[in-house]
Amino acid sequence: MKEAREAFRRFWPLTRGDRRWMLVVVACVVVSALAEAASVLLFADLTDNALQAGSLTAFWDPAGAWLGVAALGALVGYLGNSLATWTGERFVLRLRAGVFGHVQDLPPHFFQRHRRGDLVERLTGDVEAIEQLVVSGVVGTASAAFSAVFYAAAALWLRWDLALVTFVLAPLFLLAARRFSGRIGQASQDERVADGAITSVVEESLGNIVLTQAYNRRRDEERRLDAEARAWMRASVRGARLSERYEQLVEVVETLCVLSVIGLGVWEISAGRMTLGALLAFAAFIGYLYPPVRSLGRLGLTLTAATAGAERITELLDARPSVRDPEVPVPSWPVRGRVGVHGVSFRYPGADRESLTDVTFTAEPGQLILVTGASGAGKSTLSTLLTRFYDPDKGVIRLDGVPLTDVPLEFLRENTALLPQQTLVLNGTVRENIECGRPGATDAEIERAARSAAAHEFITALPDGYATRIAPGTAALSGGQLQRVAIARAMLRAAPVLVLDEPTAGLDSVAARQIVQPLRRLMSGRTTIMITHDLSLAPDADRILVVDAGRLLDAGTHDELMTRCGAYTALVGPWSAAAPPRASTGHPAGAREPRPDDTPVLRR
Ligand SMILES: Nc1ncnc2c1ncn2[C@@H]1O[C@H](COP(=O)(O)OP(=O)(O)OP(=O)(O)O)[C@@H](O)[C@H]1O
Repeated sequence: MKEAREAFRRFWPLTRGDRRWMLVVVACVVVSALAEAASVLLFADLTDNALQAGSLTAFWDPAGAWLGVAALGALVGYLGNSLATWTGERFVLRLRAGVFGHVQDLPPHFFQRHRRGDLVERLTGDVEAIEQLVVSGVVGTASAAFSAVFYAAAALWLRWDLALVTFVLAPLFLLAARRFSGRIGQASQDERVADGAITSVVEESLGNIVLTQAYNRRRDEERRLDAEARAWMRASVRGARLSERYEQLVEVVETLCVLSVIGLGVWEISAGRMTLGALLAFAAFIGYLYPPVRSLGRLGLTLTAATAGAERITELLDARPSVRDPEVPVPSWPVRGRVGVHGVSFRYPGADRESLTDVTFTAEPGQLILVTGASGAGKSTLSTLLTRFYDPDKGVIRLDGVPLTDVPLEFLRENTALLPQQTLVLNGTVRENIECGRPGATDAEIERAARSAAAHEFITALPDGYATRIAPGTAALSGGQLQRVAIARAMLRAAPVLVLDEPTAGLDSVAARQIVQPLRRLMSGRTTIMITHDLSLAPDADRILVVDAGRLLDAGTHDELMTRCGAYTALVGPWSAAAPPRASTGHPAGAREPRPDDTPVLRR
């Protein structure tokens, strides 16, 4: 139970603000118990004075009082139960929001190491399990403890000798609970893990449906789901069997207690030491005593199950974001877009070697810097450092001379637009997808950005125009169209620094060519760091960085590199013959127009 205590200590502070409501719930339980006790005594009165004596006059007063007490009990019970649910759900709401907020700050490698379905399970089932530990657990235990003591006291007050005899059997409940709690807890944890695994398999399979169908993987996917579903079934059946065994055992113990009361009662009545009404009242108090004693017995089971959930949430909360907002942030300034990378080395958490080693370069405002190199050289890693998904282990990156670690994250990301390889789509309308570049933008601004990104035409041709709904994995728009929506989004953001990671990757040459002009307009006047294998743009770049195995092998203009860098000429390959002499300033004069047989051609 040490784990339960720790979990409780960790999550209890979240009940701040709701504790008085929890007290009100317990108060409602107290009033309900008093009402129940009054009903029992009125019932005894009715039995002895009205029923046994056959007197109608002795009926009305206790009957009226009983009705009044029952109405009060019902009202208080309703209030207490509604309030308990409301308080519990508020806790779940707050905890889920807190955990979700934390998870959103976690670094990319965290999401690569955890399956999405498992995270979904933690944010749903496990969050609710903690509520069972903290809110329902506390309220339930306080209420059950009070009820147990209260009804025990009532039974003692009626007949202390009979009560003591029945209490002797009480430890049997606790013994039964102790015997089962560990195994039920383990089954419930296995069930949760299997639940997460099922969600993961379903999500991965449906997300990869093209691979599944194209490569006839249907049976493999079904086998995967079957394996996880069977694990879930085993855990669920084991849990249900154990709970059922526990419940049935408790039923038998209860029957034993009831029979002892009746046996003793018959003895007492036959000896004239007890009325029938008193016996029934006594039996009722003992009957009311069982549910709270049972729920106290089950407390161990609830705690074990809830602790399993709490451990999985704690693991999420203990994962640390890789970057933090500076403690003393620099005030915002009008960013010009000078990017300086100085002696930067970086190793991914848990990786055994550096992905970037001692990289240094500078991009002046408005320049186009191309980053090229073989696959796995570290190019995309550079983009994650420039947009501060990670901080370098050594060296520093500066924006207008200010280290990124001193710049508030929100301000940095407002001023550094990322266009990643994979087009990111929000579940919403086309308009909302563009607007997220600058929330609150007007329709006119959105349309201007879409026109500039050569997206307006095809958007207005959609059935609902800008109100057409799209979602991740949408089929409503082609890859090239989605990329133009992403460009419109970046246009609207109007950030002075652009980081483009293979903007034409995955597009065919026609689609790639359709985004050439929009990209040129987007890059114009902005510092652009473009990661690309497509070296058709090389002659126009202000500088090209050649990265190899995490190191900056060489940096220079296309012409300089062609004369001195063997690795670069190898990368240029077929382009070397076709590439024209470099345009003098890195701008389009003399630049070759794309030809139909070209691979993607990007030029400013
Ligand atoms: N999350 C990660 N954890 C550990 N290592 C990683 C991670 N991401 C990338 N790496 C490693 O870092 C190195 C550089 O990867 P990176 O993605 O930056 O290469 P790249 O040059 O962009 O490749 P490509 O052109 O194929 O996209 C590779 O060896 C890769 O295996």
